Amino acid sequence: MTTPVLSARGLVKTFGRVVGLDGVDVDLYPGEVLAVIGDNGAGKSTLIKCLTGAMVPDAGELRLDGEPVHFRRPQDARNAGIETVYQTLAVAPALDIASNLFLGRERRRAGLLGSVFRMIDKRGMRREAESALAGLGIGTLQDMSQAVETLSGGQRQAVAVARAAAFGSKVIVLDEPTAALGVRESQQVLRMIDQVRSRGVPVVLISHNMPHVFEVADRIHIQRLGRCAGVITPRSHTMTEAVAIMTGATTLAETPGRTTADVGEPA
Ligand SMILES: Nc1ncnc2c1ncn2[C@@H]1O[C@H](COP(=O)(O)OP(=O)(O)OP(=O)(O)O)[C@@H](O)[C@H]1O
Repeated sequence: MTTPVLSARGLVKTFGRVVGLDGVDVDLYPGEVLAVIGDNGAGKSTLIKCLTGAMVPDAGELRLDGEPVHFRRPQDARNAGIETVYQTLAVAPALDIASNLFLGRERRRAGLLGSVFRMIDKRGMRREAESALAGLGIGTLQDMSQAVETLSGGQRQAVAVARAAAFGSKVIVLDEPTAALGVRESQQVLRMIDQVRSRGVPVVLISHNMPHVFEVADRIHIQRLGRCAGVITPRSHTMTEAVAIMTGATTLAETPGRTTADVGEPA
């Protein structure tokens, strides 16, 4: 049996009398894209916040590579190799592409210039930024010294995903990465997700966009009213069935799908 890269058991998070998460289990296996879908208020954001240190769950446990972990803040998760790209992109618009990729992790110049004068290795960062983007199949960004505020929405998203891919050594979490994008730009982001997966780094993808989810996900975790209503795959269930489970029109037990044997752990 493969050990999940990230696994959660019995996550609970309440906000006063509102239950955000009511005992949720998640397993993320190496090299898979796990989509998290659910209606508004189903607990998707709360779930990823608990997985990435942005919220501390009231109960439940998290394991990374089989070892228990306790994230108190996003930096704890980041240090452990979990990178998150939130819907509200954390890019610095006035800075250029290379600086955004290395934000908070700037490379210093070699020797005394770097260690004493704290001079930043701009040229080296631009070179690395170029190869990071090229490695993800992004060819539309030619000038790494271009300010991010001058980029299109899709290009900005590409920079944010590339940043996560460059530093997320274990897990990458993407919150609605295609929500604000057009068809072509969305396809580009989906291709990037594919590239990240092919490097063996698993991705958690939160999305409302069913066609995108069905195009790129290996498995789909359905959140409903703070609980996991089931885990399906694009092969086991249709989009219509997924939506029916998501909205409570049916249950996983009533709609077991074509094959359910492979949903526990990806083949
Ligand atoms: N900080 C908070 N304070 C109070 N209630 C909260 C807070 N965050 C989330 N909730 C509640 O927890 C539940 C789950 O919310 P969550 O944002 O996780 O859902 P979601 O599936 O991400 O929804 P959406 O698709 O609308 O973003 C909702 O009832 C929400 O109102």
